[in-house]
Amino acid sequence: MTPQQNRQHQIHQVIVTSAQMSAIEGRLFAAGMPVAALMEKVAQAVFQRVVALYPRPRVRRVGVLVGPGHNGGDALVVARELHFAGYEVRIYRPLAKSKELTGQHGEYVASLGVEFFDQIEPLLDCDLIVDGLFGFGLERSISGELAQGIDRLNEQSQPVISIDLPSGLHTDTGAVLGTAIQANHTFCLGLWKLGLFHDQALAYVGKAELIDFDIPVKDIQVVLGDRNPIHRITSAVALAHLPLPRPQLTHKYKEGHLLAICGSQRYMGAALLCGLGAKASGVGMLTIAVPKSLKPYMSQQLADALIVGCPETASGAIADLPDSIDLSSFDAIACGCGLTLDGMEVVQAVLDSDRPLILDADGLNALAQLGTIPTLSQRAAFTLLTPHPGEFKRLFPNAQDEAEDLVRALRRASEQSGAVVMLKQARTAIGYPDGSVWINPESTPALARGGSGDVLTGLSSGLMAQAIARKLPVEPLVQTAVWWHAQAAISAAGVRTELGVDAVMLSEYLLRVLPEFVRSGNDLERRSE
Ligand SMILES: NC(=O)C1=CN([C@@H]2O[C@H](COP(=O)(O)OP(=O)(O)OC[C@H]3O[C@@H](n4cnc5c(N)ncnc54)[C@H](O)[C@@H]3O)[C@@H](O)[C@H]2O)[C@@H](O)CC1
Ligand SMILES: Nc1ncnc2c1ncn2[C@@H]1O[C@H](COP(=O)(O)OP(=O)(O)O)[C@@H](O)[C@H]1O
Ligand SMILES: [K+]
Repeated sequence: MTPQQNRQHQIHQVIVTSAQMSAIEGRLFAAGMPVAALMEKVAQAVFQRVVALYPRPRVRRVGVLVGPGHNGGDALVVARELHFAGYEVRIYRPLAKSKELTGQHGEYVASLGVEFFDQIEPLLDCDLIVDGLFGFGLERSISGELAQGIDRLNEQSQPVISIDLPSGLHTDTGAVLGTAIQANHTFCLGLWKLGLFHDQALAYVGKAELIDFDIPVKDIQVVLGDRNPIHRITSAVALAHLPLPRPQLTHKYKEGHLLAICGSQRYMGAALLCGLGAKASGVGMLTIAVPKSLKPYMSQQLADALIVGCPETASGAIADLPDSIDLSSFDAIACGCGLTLDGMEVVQAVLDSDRPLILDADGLNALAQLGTIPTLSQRAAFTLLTPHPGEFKRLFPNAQDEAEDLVRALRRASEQSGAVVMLKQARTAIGYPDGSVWINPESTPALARGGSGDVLTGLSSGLMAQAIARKLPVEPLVQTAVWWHAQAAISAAGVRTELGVDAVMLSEYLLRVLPEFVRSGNDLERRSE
């Protein structure tokens, strides 16, 4: 890999807060980089992307929203360049005061004959809007006429490009402060800002891209250090572990033995979907424990898995595990998909075992009833919890105080429980007990469909069992599983549309996309030679 490629890999993984970004920029300025020169460099890069996406003459008239800070300064430089490139530019500058550099750019742009307005109306018939009202310096709620202007613009249909982040979003939490611009594109400057990856920001961000402006990696490292770094799961991160290497000299038990405890008469499909996800992982041996009345169904559907029928409650849930199951003989145990709370005793049994454990669905509900933190404090082995936000709140009731900042809540939950916590949402985030958080930046609403989580549990558990059998670190495979699951869904939705991807099909696409990963993984390796 060339040093440039290596840098790209590194910066695309980094996610920063507003305070961290200021500190990093502060280091560049302290080292002698003039503020005005940096603004010029950044804004030129933004201008190039604007022109590439919206060339003349398809787009003639561009409205530029200019705020009081350096986000507004960036916007004014873009406005100037668009003017010289032949676009008709109109500027909305709602606030009279501005920072000195922004004011200077404003004067010059006005001297070129570009029109400035303090009302939004003259911009409403523009073909394109560039939003430079606020960046990471937004510190309080937007209100009054400015808020009305933004709301008015959001009713319009022309495309909007936001510089750095959609104005009105909190840089760290993605919360809407009063109101916010609904962008079609967000050109995030220098480093990815944390707020863009919160689910609550998704409706505002549009398609996000990073505009690199050559921040030296050493400055990023000095500011971020090892304290609680937040990362994006990039393809390079996920493909570092995919596919798992399989030596010539091996056998099925060396490639991981997973026990999945799942299903009930009420939720038969959940057991199957977990099994299909596990199967796609390539795990060497798959044993699935289900209520005994489900055994014929499961055996027919999954010929390659060993199906164990368990004693059953009157309600059709697993009452307990049969003596034939020796928990200590498995590399990993997945428990919970479709179990119902009547299967609670089994959850207690697997929590008591010394095996690496993945808990989902009713496994999590059972854990919440037992008391998450005290129960997990008894466990020494690796534990992965895979809640959706509803289950997360049940597991960690105190997290509700931080409903707007789920990343912070996730980090705390993981640190306090000692478990790896995969918070499944539109942009799934994984918290690790060391305080680090990994966020999957790319997914599809095709996954918002019953059963897709069961497939993910199976996939994650299967990967985990293989890693444990092979004595590889398991933690990074949680990232790989989330990424692989989302990429399979994206690929399936590309062929079948977002409405056409059911969970069985999703499990098939897990395998269909794998050869592509092998090829790109090989490419990455070749480049590094
Ligand atoms: N220094 C530079 O040349 C660079 C500038 N960049 C740009 O600079 C931005 C950060 O600049 P700033 O720190 O100036 O911050 P912003 O431009 O985001 O906004 C801060 C300004 O808005 C005011 N303000 C905050 N909340 C307000 C509210 N609710 N209503 C009215 N006024 C409000 C503040 O008093 C301050 O004047 C980045 O987002 C980015 O666009 C960097 O990305 C690249 C380097
Ligand atoms: N809007 C969305 N965009 C992307 N992924 C989503 C979205 N909604 C749900 N998902 C994903 O779908 C899966 C749903 O899992 P879960 O809630 O456990 O459902 P189930 O129990 O029906 O399988 C998770 O992986 C989640 O991240
Ligand atoms: K902005």
